[in-house]
Amino acid sequence: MRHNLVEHKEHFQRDELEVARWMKTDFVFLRNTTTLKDAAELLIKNQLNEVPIVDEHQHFLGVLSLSMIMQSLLKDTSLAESIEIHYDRRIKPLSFQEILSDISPLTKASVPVVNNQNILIGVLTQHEILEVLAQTYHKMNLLETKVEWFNVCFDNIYEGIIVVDKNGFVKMINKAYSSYLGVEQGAAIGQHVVSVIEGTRLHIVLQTGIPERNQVQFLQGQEVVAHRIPIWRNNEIIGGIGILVFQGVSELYRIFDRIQDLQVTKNPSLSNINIEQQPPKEDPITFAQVIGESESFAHAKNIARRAAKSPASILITGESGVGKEIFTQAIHSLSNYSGGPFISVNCASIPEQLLESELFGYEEGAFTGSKKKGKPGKFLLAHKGTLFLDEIGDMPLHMQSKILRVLQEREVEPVGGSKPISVDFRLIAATNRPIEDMIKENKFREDLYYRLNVIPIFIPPLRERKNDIPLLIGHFIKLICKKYKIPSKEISRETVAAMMEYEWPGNIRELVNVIERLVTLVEGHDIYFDDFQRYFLEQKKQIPEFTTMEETKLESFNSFESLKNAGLNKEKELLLLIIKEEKGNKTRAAKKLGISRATLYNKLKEYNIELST
Ligand SMILES: Nc1ncnc2c1ncn2[C@@H]1O[C@H](COP(=O)(O)OP(=O)(O)OP(=O)(O)O)[C@@H](O)[C@H]1O
Repeated sequence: MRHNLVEHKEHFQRDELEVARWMKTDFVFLRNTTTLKDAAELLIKNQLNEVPIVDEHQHFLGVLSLSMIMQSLLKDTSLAESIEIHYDRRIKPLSFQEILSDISPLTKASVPVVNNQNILIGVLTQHEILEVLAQTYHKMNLLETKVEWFNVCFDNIYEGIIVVDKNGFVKMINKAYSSYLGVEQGAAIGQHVVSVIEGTRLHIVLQTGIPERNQVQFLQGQEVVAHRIPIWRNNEIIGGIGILVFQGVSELYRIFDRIQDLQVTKNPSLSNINIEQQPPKEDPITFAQVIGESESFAHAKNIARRAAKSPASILITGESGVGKEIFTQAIHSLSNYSGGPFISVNCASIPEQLLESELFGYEEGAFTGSKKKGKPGKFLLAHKGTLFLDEIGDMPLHMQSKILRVLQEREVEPVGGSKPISVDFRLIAATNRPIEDMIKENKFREDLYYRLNVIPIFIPPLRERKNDIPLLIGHFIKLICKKYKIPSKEISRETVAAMMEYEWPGNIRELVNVIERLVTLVEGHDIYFDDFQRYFLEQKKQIPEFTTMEETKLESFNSFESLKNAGLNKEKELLLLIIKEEKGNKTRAAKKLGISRATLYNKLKEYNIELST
C-alpha cells in the first residue's frame, strides 16, 4: 500500500495527501474517567475494537481495546473501575499535517489524529486509505489520456517546439524541430540548448527572464520567426520554451500586405457635421499594444475585443493605472467607429462649472455679455467616433441627468442653442470608484449606470497578474529605448524577480515610470538589482531592503508617498512645491508625483488649490 501511494504521489498536490484532508472527524472517543463497564458497552454498541482516550481538555492519552477490557476482567477487576490504568499509552497518534504517502502502512483498522497541541481531532481508517488509492487510480487514467493527447499534439504541430530546464538543458523537443535541425529527438534531450540550436538565445532568456517574441532568426540557411519564453513559477525561472515558426517571415509579410490592403479599401465614414477634424497624429492603439496574457487579463481583452464589434456602451472598471484608457483606445480601433474621432474627456479634471459647456458646447453669444464665438462640445466632436468619459464616478449628479438624456435621445443641445443636433457615437466610460456603492449613497444615478454598464469590463490590478510583469518589462524597455533613441538594454533576472514581488499600487503607470527612470538613468547596457535599489527603492529610505511582500505592503512605494516622507508632511505643501517646480504643468506634476492627472485634480480640489490654466 505504501509503495503504490509513493509511486503515484506526483499526481496529487502535496496538500491533497495531507492526513487532515482524509481523516474522519465524526468519531467515537472516551474520557479517561469512564468506567470499564461504560467503555465496554460503547465499544460493543458501535461495533468497534478500540477507541481513543482523551483527558478533560481533549488531549490524546492512548487507546483502549476490547481485548484490554477482557484482560482486566480476567484479573478480577471490577467493571465499575475507571479505565485510567487499563488503556495503552504507547500508541503514537498521527499528526494532521502528515502526508499519507510518508506514513507507514496502517497495521490497525484506525489510527488517532492529533493537532500540534496533541488535541485529538480525528481518526484515519483503512477505509480512507482505500479511497485515496481509488481516486489516484482514477486521476492516473485521466492523466494518461491527457499525456497521450499532449504527445500527439506536440509531435504533429507545424511549429518547432523545444523545452529546456532552468540551466538550459533540453527536456523536450518535438518532431518538427528535431527534423528541421537534423537531430534525433532522443539525442537532443539532455544536451545543452547551445549545442543543439545554432545561434540560440534561449539560454539568455533564462538569464534575463524577459520573453522575446517574433524574433527573426537565421537557422539552417533560412529566416524563421522565433519566440523564446521563460517559464516563471513562484517568482523563479524553472525553464524555458523556444518556438520556431518556419513559415513565419514570409507569412508575416503576407499578413502585413493584407492589413495594408484592408486599410486602403476601408472607407472611413465621414462626419456629416461640419467640424474641423484633426488627422490622427499617432498610429492608433490596437490590442497588439495592450500587453498581458495572464488568465484574468486575457479574459478582459477577450470581452473587449468582442465588445468592440457592437455599438453598445461599455463601462470599464479597475484601479488607477491598470490601463482603462489604453483598452478604450484599442476598442475604438477595432470598432466600426474607428474611422471617426476618438474623444477623451476626464470628468474629474474639468471644473464643475465648465463641464456642461465642455460636453455640450455653446453657441456664439451664449453667455451674457460675451462675444465669444461658439464651440462644439465633446459629444458633437465625437460624432461617428468614440467618446471616452474617464472618471465618470466624479461626474456631478445634475450632469449625470443631462448625459443620460443625450444617451437616450441621441441629441445634444449646445448651451444657448435653440435646436438639438443629432449625434451618433459609441460611449465608453471608465471609473476606479465603487459605482454600485455610490448608487446606494445616491451619489450616482442608477438609470445612468444601467445605460453605461451594458458591457462591463473589469481590468485586474497588476498585483493579481504578476506573470505579466516580465512581458511588460520587456515591452516597456524596448519602447522607452526607442523613445529616447538609446541602444537597447537588458535587465537582470534578480531585478525582474524583485519587480514581481512588489505590489505596484500605481499599477502599470507606476511600472512604466520605474522602467523609464531605470532605462534613462542607468548608463551601461545592463540594469542590475543594485540599480533598481538605487533608483527606486532607496528613495524610500525607510525601507532598507527590498525583501518580502509583507514589507512592501506596509508602505506604499509610490513616488508621492516617498516624496511626502522625505520630510514634507503635508500633502498640500508637496503639491504646491511640485506644481511650482513643474511651472504649473499638471501632466508633468502628476507624473513626478506618481499619480494620475485625475488624482492630481482631485487633490487640488480637496485643498482648494486654484491654478491659472
Ligand atoms: N496592458 C498594457 N500594455 C501596455 N501599456 C499599458 C497597459 N496598461 C497600461 N499601459 C500604459 O500604462 C499607462 C497607464 O494606463 P492608462 O492611462 O490606460 O490607465 P488608466 O486605468 O486609464 O488610469 P487612470 O484610472 O489613472 O486614468 C499608460 O501609459 C498606458 O499606455
